[in-house]
Formats: sequence, C-alpha cells, structure tokens
Amino acid sequence: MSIIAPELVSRERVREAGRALAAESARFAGYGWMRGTGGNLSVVVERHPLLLAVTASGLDKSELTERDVVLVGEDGGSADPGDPRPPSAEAGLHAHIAARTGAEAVFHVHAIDAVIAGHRWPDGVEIRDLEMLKGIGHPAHDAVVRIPVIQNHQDMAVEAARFDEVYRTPTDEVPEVPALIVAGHGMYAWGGSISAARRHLEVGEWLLRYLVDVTG
Ligand SMILES: CSCCC(=O)C(=O)COP(=O)(O)O
Ligand SMILES: [Zn+2]
Repeated sequence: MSIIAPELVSRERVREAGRALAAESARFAGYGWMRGTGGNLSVVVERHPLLLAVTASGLDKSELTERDVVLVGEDGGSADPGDPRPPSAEAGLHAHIAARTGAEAVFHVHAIDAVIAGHRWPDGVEIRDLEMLKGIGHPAHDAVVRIPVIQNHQDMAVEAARFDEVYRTPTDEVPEVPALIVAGHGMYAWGGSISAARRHLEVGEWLLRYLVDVTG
C-alpha cells in the first residue's frame, strides 16, 4: 500500500474519505446548497499532525468521485506533493475549525437562507423555542442560541481570526454552537463525525430557513 503526506496516511484512507465526502456532497447538492461549484467538505484523516481530506477546488460538487479530495495540512495547503490539484480555496478555514473545535468533519455550503440570515442579522442569529435546537445539542426551551456571523474574506487566515473572535468554547453549562455563517457567502457546520456534521448542517439550515421565512 502506498503512503503519502509524509508517510502518515495511506492512499486507501484518503480514498475512503473521498468516497464518504462524495456521498455527502451529492446529498447537499440535491438540496440546492452547492450550486455552481459552491461549497466544500472535509474530514480529518490524521490528528497529529493535523491532516484533512478536503474536496478539490472548482469541481461541480454534485458529481464528485472518491478521487476528488486533496490532502491538506493545518494551514490548508496541499500536503501531498504528488497531487497537482488545488485543494478547496477554503481549506484553511476547514483546518482551523478542525483544530480549534476538535471536529472530525467540517462542511461548507452556499444555502441561500444562511446568506439571507447573515444579511438580516449581521451580529449573529438568535434562535429560541424550537424543537429542532435539540439537533445541534441545545435545549428546545429556556435558552437563546446564537449562530455567529463573520464577514467574508478571501484570505482564510483572516477568516480564521474572525472565527476565533466569535467561537465560544463549550462548557458544562453551555453546549457548543457547531455552526457559523459567513456573510454574503454561506455557512459552515462541523461535528465529531461525518454524520454529526451532516446533522448540524441540516438542522442549522432548517433553523435559519425557519427564521428567514417567519420574519420575511
Ligand atoms: C462559485 S463558488 C466560489 C468559491 C466558494 O465559495 C466555494 O465554496 C467553492 O470553492 P472551492 O475552491 O472549494 O471549489
Ligand atoms: Zn464557499
């Protein structure tokens, strides 16, 4: 079995990650969240040092195959010298979120309701009294959950610093909010597994869609 980057991750492990992300990508594209090549997905394949398989840049996310991921390191740059394809332009923020939160999977989509919510509530989207809050690990009642909003930037180091300004480390009393809106752009969600990240993305988008619709 051949080994890559730098001899830490097997090609089969990266291929397996690519298979899983292609399936997730097809699912989200089916929702209309990845139109026009928008969006990107990643999964951690090694923690020390941090390595992620992230979707390659510029592809139609509705038709990815298991080969359409690139291995990246903690700065989001390619970690596989043998792979000429550019990783997602947003890989740096994926890596930062994985490092900062401990997430095993990070998903980014261009769901239109997230963009509208970021426009309508630039200081963060406050949500309360909805059963679906339980899907992102919060109680349905007696708490206000704020999905943070950061301004868009083309430099992922700038976006990572903006993420740190709004991210609240979970405590025993207050669970994590595993979602982020990037204004004029889209949303991110993450989790301790691919299925958890998917659930957080789907529930987060549902909550934003509800708020946009009822206040529209
Ligand atoms: C028309 S999509 C613009 C770039 C973007 O925001 C995105 O999510 C896709 O970028 P990638 O480099 O991952 O293809
Ligand atoms: Zn994007």
